[in-house]
Amino acid sequence: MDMTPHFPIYMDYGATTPVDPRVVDAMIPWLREHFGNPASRSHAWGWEAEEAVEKARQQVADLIGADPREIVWTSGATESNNLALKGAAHFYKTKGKHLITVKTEHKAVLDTMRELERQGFEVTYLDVQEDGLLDLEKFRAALRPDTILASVMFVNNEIGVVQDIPAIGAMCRERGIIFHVDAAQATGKVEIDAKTLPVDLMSLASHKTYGPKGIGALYVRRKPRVRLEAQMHGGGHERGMRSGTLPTHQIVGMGEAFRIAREEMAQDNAKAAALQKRLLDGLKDVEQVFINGSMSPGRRVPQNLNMSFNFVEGESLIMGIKGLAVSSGSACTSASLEPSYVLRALGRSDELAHSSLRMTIGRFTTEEEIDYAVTTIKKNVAKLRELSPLWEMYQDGVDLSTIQWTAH
Ligand SMILES: Cc1ncc(COP(=O)(O)O)c(C=O)c1O
Ligand code: FES
Repeated sequence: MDMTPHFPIYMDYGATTPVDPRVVDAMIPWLREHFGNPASRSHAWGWEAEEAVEKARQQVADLIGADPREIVWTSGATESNNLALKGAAHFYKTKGKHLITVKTEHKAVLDTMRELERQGFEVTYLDVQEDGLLDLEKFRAALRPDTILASVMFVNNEIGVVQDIPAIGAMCRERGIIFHVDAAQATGKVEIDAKTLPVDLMSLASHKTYGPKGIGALYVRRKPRVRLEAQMHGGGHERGMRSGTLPTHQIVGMGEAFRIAREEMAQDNAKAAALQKRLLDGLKDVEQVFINGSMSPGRRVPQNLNMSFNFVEGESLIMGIKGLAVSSGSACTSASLEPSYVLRALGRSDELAHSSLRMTIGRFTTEEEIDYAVTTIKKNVAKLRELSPLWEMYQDGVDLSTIQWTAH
């Protein structure tokens, strides 16, 4: 691979990862010569494509300890979340109308839940603790006799915290409540074994784990069997659960990416942990910085560091550090002007939520890149603070929380 630093340095693995070159190589033949439709039963073009799809299904199943028959191909985690939540809610609606989720979920879950509310379901959105983790007792207290489905993400995309999925799943299992987990940010980072994990439905994405975009999967448990109402109707592909011609090259790519993830997870995580420490060590002595989300062992993936630099506007910081491709916790980059709802759910003030930076690293990040990031972030934080009247007041010892700002 070409190892010369590319600018801006990529530290946004949480948004998407680079496609591993081995994955690209595995995909190309399925775009070039082997273009058959895996559903074609009458000739070798179809048979070879079907064989490739089934090999990839096995590879995806292997990473999460599932049976290949429990894997349904989708276009990505957004579709998987939609299929899981709408599919299960609709199928089991005569058992009850109550659903549970968490305020820090990805929009693909939250927005789907809003839609289900419009359709007559009742949804509880649970708060998280200051460290981003669910309070298990609060979760237990929210379960009702008419609860049919709960959805909790494995790894949070903004702050990288790892929820206690085994404990949450056990509570659901005891009461016969279907448990869905959005694992888009978890594959290749945390051990997942569907055989022992009390999870019924699990959303998977390829492009957060060094595979191509536009392909994902939904794990659907067979024992005890979970039923879904299809959301996409047509030729009856994927045992009727998701119609549509399968994109062989994308599927082969996801399969290869998940094969590599399984083999290299320990190595990837060890490397990321060392780099995360290097990044944190470089930044933690900056005055008035706050880490967002738990840093407890096992409760955060090593690929994520999310920090707030008080008295610095996140968007201005991002504009300043042009050599670095990172993401902010503010939402100017998206359609709304609200600061991150995830950071707000941790109880962060608007100011701190606005001053946050999400740095996400991975397989191809180098020490040199981390060192560059530390230097450029420090320099720009200092520069922006020099221009900030609030920073000056803070340095003069003014207690900013007591100031009455005039409304306008
Ligand atoms: C936790 C989580 N869920 C779902 C998604 C949606 O994935 P996709 O955009 O591939 O459908 C993402 C991607 O940002 C994510 O991080
Ligand atoms: S200024 Fe853009 S979201 Fe805060």
